[in-house]
Amino acid sequence: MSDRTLLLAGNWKMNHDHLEAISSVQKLAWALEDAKLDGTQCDVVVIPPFTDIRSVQTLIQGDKLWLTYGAQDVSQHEPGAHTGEIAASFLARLGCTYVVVGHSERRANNDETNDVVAAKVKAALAQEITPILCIGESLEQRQEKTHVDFTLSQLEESLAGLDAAALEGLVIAYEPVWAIGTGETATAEDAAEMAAAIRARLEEKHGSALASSTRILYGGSVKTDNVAEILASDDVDGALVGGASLNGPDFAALCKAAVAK
Ligand SMILES: O=C[C@H](O)COP(=O)(O)O
Repeated sequence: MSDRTLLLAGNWKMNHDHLEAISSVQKLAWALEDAKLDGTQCDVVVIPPFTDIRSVQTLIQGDKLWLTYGAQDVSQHEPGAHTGEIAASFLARLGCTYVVVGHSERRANNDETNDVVAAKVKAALAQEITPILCIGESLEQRQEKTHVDFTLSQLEESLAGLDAAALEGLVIAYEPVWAIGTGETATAEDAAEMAAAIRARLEEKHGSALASSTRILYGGSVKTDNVAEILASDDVDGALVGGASLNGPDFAALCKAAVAK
């Protein structure tokens, strides 16, 4: 068993306005308490839309909840003339611990290249926000059996120009694009194979200390009834959960199942 802390991160995507966010986090906190989870067994993170973050911050700080929270994206730029973008420094002021970078829905919809993703990783790290770097192959690449090479090249290019010291604390989410929101899940062996390959490449490029401390998550149709199986490998340190994180009590049940694995 590794000494990396299990991480369950709920990416709400474009769901829940700020009022719904408050209710969802409150219910999540109560359900985690009922499940006797208190932050010593795992880290639980909610990742709401930007417009919810201030409300989530106020609730978590006001009620002294042990949950942490983050954002779904960040600008690569410093504050300035970039309409619609959100600077890493703004997220830091809102107390964000994490930021998702390079999610496949953004890579696909916004022409987000590995260069842009690398710049976003740098921008987050400069504000001491932990990036959750998303990488993963398409169905075509998996069928052609190029999935490992493709995902590792995404990894390297998305971390270009960053050394091991800068990357300390990094989280990587392996999300095969074909498994996101489809109900299709990679097998536990698929998740384990890729997590091991990612860890080996981190060791090769950045040394064993970074490789052994980096948390590697699996994402793609993770639910309460499959999370334990997916987390079976010691190389898989948690899950990035979309749909199954929207309902607080359901997400708490998933966290409980993950801890019990
Ligand atoms: O960020 C989360 C992932 O894209 C997984 O989403 P999903 O659990 O709805 O498949």
